[in-house]
Amino acid sequence: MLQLIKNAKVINEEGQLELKHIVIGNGTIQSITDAGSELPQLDGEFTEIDAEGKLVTPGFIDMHVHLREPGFEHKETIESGSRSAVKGGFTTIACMPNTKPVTDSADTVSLVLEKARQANLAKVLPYAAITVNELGRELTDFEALKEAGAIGYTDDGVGVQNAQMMKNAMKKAAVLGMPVIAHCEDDSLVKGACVSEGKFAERHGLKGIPNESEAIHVGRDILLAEATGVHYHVCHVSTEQSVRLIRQAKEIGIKVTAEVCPHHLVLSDEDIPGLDANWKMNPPLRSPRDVQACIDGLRDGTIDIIVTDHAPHSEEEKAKGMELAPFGIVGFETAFPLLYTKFVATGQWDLSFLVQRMTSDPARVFGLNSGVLSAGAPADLTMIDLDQEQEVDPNTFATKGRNTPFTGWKLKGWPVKTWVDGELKWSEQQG
Ligand SMILES: NC(=O)N[C@@H](CC(=O)O)C(=O)O
Ligand SMILES: [Zn+2]
Ligand SMILES: [Zn+2]
Repeated sequence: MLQLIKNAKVINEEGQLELKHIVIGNGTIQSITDAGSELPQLDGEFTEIDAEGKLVTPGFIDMHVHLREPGFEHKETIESGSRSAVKGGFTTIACMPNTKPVTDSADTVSLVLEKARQANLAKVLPYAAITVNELGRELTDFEALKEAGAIGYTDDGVGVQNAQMMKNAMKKAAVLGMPVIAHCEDDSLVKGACVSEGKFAERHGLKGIPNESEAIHVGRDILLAEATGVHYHVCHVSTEQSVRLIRQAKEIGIKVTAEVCPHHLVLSDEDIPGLDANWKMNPPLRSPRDVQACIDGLRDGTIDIIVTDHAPHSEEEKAKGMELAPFGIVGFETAFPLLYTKFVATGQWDLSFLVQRMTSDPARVFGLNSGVLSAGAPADLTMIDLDQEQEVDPNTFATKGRNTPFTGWKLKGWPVKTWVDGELKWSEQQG
């Protein structure tokens, strides 16, 4: 059946807001017409939703998330994670392979896809591991993993320590036309630290994670990407040095792309209130100077896309404290309101800039057919109430995770409805 979404504010190609009527049906966008003119004439039965001037964007695309299934269902399941995603306005999410078992076999890729099909919420795109069990010793079967539906290779959670191993991975991926996605961290420079080197670590007498532990892998991998011609994508960029290296690599035409997380754009180590593990993630919150470099990198196109790195953990695990708790914070349900409130509502970014980094840019970088509002495109849509102001309350989250540093933050711009392939998957009214 057709659905008419009338009086929706959409961002046009010039980045201006225009009032439109959107018709969706058969999973795709059928038409987008001026709200100034007549309502479109629809044959047969249709449902009607009045957007009343609320913003409608392409559904958000998050290319870096942890859904924890199989193996860590106490933290999240594919069902609970996808529900959290659609509540946050995300319609496509790419999940990391650091599950139990690690997603390093065709069977596990198939299992993830089957669970996602059953959940029937967001579109779930699985990544497969670069090395067996993410141990860095032996490459996985890249061909079989691609065949099973994996969209790229990554050992997210750990860095690939051996340069020759990484080079072999890139060579294979390049032949298959697949990207290599890297968690950049040199273990010899980390040595069991839980926060960044810097003011917070000094004040609390903690060992710190140095910026070089990330950037040294970025630099190494850029050289390996140049040598192999692979599409190399850098995970969760957090340092000034990484931004500099990626900028230089892009200038000379190396096929490198990069992502940044909302928390690395909004928080520095100086904001950490105390030894609370809801502020612990990998990479850690860095200095204000690094935060500014990430913002500048996103602004000038060095960093291509925004991802959440949604990383749920149980309250028991996070209660172990800053040094012992696992790294990671949840992200789906706060990402857009956080960035909208911090950067768009304050006049620093255009709304279209933020929306593109969460929709058309990830689609372009990873070759997806979604991320745009035009007739014929998949009807993956997000409706957002830009005026609605609300405090972040983890007790209302759809994710099983409660691990966020943003509790109590007053934010504007909350998603209120999400459609995937034309089906309404979440609505504020339904809760
Ligand atoms: N980002 C995190 O702090 N944690 C991630 C792992 C990762 O993304 O490296 C996790 O799996 O919990
Ligand atoms: Zn990572
Ligand atoms: Zn991650």
